[in-house]
Amino acid sequence: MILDAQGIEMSYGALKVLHGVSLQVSESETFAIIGPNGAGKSTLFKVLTGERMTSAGTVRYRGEDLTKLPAFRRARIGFGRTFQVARIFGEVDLMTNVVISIEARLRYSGQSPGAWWRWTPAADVRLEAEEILERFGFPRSRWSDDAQYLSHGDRKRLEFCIALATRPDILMLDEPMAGMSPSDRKEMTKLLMRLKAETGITIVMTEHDMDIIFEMADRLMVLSYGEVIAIGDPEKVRDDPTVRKVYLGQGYQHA
Ligand SMILES: Nc1ncnc2c1ncn2[C@@H]1O[C@H](COP(=O)(O)OP(=O)(O)OP(=O)(O)O)[C@@H](O)[C@H]1O
Repeated sequence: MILDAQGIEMSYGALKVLHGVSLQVSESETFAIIGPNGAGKSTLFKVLTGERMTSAGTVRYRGEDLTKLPAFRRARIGFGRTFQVARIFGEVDLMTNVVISIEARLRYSGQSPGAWWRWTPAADVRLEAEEILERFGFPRSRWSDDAQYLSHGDRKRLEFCIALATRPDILMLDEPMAGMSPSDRKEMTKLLMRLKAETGITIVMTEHDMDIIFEMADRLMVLSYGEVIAIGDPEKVRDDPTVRKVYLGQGYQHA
């Protein structure tokens, strides 16, 4: 078990949005959290990643209690996070964005990323950054492009590169393909599935596009009004009468 959340409760003022939500994610699993708009998916995500603190319940990562640990401390122990809105350094080029992330990882793990006054990354750091950029479809000719001029889809891809440079054991993806064109979505789905096959990384994701969910997820959890109404493999969840009722009228395409 890599991630184990039990009895998560969360309120915004008087509005209670999570009512005792529990979930368990196994190593190398792709686990999707779905549900209608306002069901509490993003809020649950924030609790899992440490952006918000739960008012009750526990979050454990490989047995370690993270419940009160803020997001940046979780990132150091193997949590990778990409955000709905890409957080990249717009003023510098693609290569530098990835290099910064690798150097931060090395610094946290007590390794020296090289002398800061030299302004050029160590050869192995640069090589690693090149591999990541190539893996996510940025050819050499684009490495020195300014990040601020990227298209939305490319920003998202760079965001993945930055997250992967931290060498996470678990990737937390909150609507990773939101706002992407259908062809970018297809390409990103392929990239993520390849990444998973090659590295065995665990993925926890929310996503509105059911085609992507059914292609990628090993298991799904359905939230409705902050409660878990179904959990299991995609076929079982798709055929669940309660889930069908919740999605009635919305269709499975856009949950
Ligand atoms: N910062 C906030 N302050 C007050 N209420 C909030 C806040 N964020 C979310 N909510 C409310 O909490 C509930 C759950 O919201 P949340 O964003 O977690 O749902 P969601 O399932 O991710 O929705 P969507 O699919 O639209 O992204 C909603 O009723 C929402 O209006």
